[in-house]
Amino acid sequence: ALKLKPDFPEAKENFYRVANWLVERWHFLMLNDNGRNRKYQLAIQRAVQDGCRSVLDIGTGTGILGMCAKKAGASEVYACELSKTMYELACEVVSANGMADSIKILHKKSLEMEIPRDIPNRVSLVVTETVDAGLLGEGIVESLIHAWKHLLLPPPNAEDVPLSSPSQTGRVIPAGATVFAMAVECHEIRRHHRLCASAVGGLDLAAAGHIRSPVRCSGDADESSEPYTTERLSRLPGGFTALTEPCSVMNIDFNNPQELEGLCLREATRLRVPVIQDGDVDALAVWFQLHLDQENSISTGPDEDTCWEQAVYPVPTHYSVKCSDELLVEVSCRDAYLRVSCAGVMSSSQKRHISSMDEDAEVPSNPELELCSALAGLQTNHDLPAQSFTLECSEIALVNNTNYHECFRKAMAKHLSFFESRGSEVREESSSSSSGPLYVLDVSEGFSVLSLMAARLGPVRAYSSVEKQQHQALLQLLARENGVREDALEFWLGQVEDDSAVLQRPDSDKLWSAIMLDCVEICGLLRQNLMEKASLARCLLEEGGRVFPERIVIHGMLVESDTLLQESAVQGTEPTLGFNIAPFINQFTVPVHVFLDLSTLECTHLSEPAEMFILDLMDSNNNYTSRDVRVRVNAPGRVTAIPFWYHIYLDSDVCVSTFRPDSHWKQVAVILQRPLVVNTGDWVRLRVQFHKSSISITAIR
Ligand SMILES: CCc1ccncc1CNCCCCSC[C@H]1O[C@@H](n2ccc3c(N)ncnc32)[C@H](O)[C@@H]1O
Repeated sequence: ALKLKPDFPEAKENFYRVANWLVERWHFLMLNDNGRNRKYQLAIQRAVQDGCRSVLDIGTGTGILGMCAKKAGASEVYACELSKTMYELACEVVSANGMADSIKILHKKSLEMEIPRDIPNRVSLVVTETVDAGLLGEGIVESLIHAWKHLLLPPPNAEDVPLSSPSQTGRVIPAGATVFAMAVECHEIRRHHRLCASAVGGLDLAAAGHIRSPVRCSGDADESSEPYTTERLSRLPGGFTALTEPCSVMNIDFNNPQELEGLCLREATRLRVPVIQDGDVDALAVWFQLHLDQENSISTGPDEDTCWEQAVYPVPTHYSVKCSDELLVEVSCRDAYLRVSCAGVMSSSQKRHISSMDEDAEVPSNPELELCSALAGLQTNHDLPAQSFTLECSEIALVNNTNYHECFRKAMAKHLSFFESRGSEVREESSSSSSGPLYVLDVSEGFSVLSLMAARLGPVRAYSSVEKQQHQALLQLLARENGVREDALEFWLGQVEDDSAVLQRPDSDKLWSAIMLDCVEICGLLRQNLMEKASLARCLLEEGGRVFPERIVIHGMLVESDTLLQESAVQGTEPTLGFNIAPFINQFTVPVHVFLDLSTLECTHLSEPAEMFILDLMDSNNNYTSRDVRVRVNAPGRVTAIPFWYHIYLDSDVCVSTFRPDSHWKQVAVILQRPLVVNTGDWVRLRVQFHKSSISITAIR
């Protein structure tokens, strides 16, 4: 559609959502990481010079590693790629670089490849980078076990193969990986995985018992849980404190088929890691070194200036540690995912107790016995309370956002009390005896306690659109613990026939006194159809009723950020080893970068924040679709992006900003296709357009 009509807004907006989904953002980061590309190139060149003539690139992506092999002189190069989009892209790239007839690309998962159907003979080199921040998350172990069995020549030291030259034996790049783990204290991680607030908006949350995120290592695999999440530790707001040294927790040799087979069967290993700093353990951070060959390694560690994220294993319950304690870390590869967890803390006194034991034992104490007794004495009073609730990370960050709830409570209390007092006059005139309850509807997405807060603020019948049974149970538990009568809180979706029409009258003869809308997605974009929902909600309000929020003001500023450029497009052919890849992968560049943490983004501010746009949710006549804004430059540089965020006005003077340290929202940024060179004192004219809930900002030259 875009090719046919490039400025067709619906197609444009959908394309951007689809493009983000089709091509993962890390393709840009990876291709721009010249260091990574050069190290792979060196390793491949060395292997081919060693005699590897036939090469298979597993997970070729854009085809860059396959092209390295060809250029290094390999006689046969094959590549496979399971994503259709990337497969088609790789075909375009390889032919644009004149290698269409010398690299055979298959749209296949490597596990489905067979000889001789897909490749004529076994190859002497497999090159791959099918790894994620947790190393094994893209299935590299399974892929290599299959490759050693079906696609690769036998490894050099295989007993049944007489000593032979590299061209008769198989090898893998990367040759192996070393995994590191480090315990960290980090509030930003904690507030996304554990309840940190004891009360919000006047509600006592202690009753909620144990709230946890879907990220956990324990529990059976079939739960909808994932073992780890990923974070760029060097970019976390508020930073982190290392509580232990990084310690190597696992070594994997990708050139040893037997070891790979045994990896997932291997018992969990336990390590005692010395604590170097007092603090509270919030998570174990995990990264790795990818040993491409004997000389070259790529690290994904937090102190590297590389662009990689680390794997984060949140610790489900509270561990306080002191210097000289030892943290018991458990490492395993259950169901092909790397799992790292805290098994307990051994305090120095317990350690002394254990070490005192082996004084009188002549023979060295049995390490197993020692460890078992240590485990027995551990402070493992971490059994989870009976009732525990799983909320999304963003829902936990929302519940922990005390400012957001305090603002809502203030605005709602003002409205309901005003309403009630005014209501009673109106009702006196109409001499209807019972002032009757005020109907309040909360249509937030996901878990929300706003309806419960409303129910405590007056004679209110509160309706919540919370859908999940578990969330409803949590809300009811909180209602009971906070003295809200059962009949004051109802679940709205149960009332409406099709939950697509969640905005309906409460009753045939009733209208709402207040409706709470959910306007901003966690990623920082405005929710789709926001204005349509607002105008529908307004029709369902009784006289004097209100929609919350009433207004959204968009603020933005001019910045120069090379980091944002690196994450949004491949810059030229230089980083990609001279291969012409940029024009092909950059078709998937999207002009709006979401899930941004603006507070820690490396960037130079070239202007003050400026008001960009106003959305009036109480009166759609006030809304224009385009606005030109002039922004004064206060530092010289190149404007490469325009980050923006929202001031959400719950009423004329209570406002919640989506750009605050405790905000559960992230920010977004428009990336300028062509950077704008500016000098202090310049005025930059921006055209801000609002169409179907999507904001576009262009610089008018
Ligand atoms: C220092 C590396 C690093 C560290 C931390 N974070 C990120 C990175 C960067 N690497 C990310 C690559 C991750 C995606 S893998 C790359 C491409 O390969 C494809 N695939 C995956 C498995 C597979 C298979 N068995 N058969 C065929 N194709 C396969 C995927 O469809 C994808 O397009």
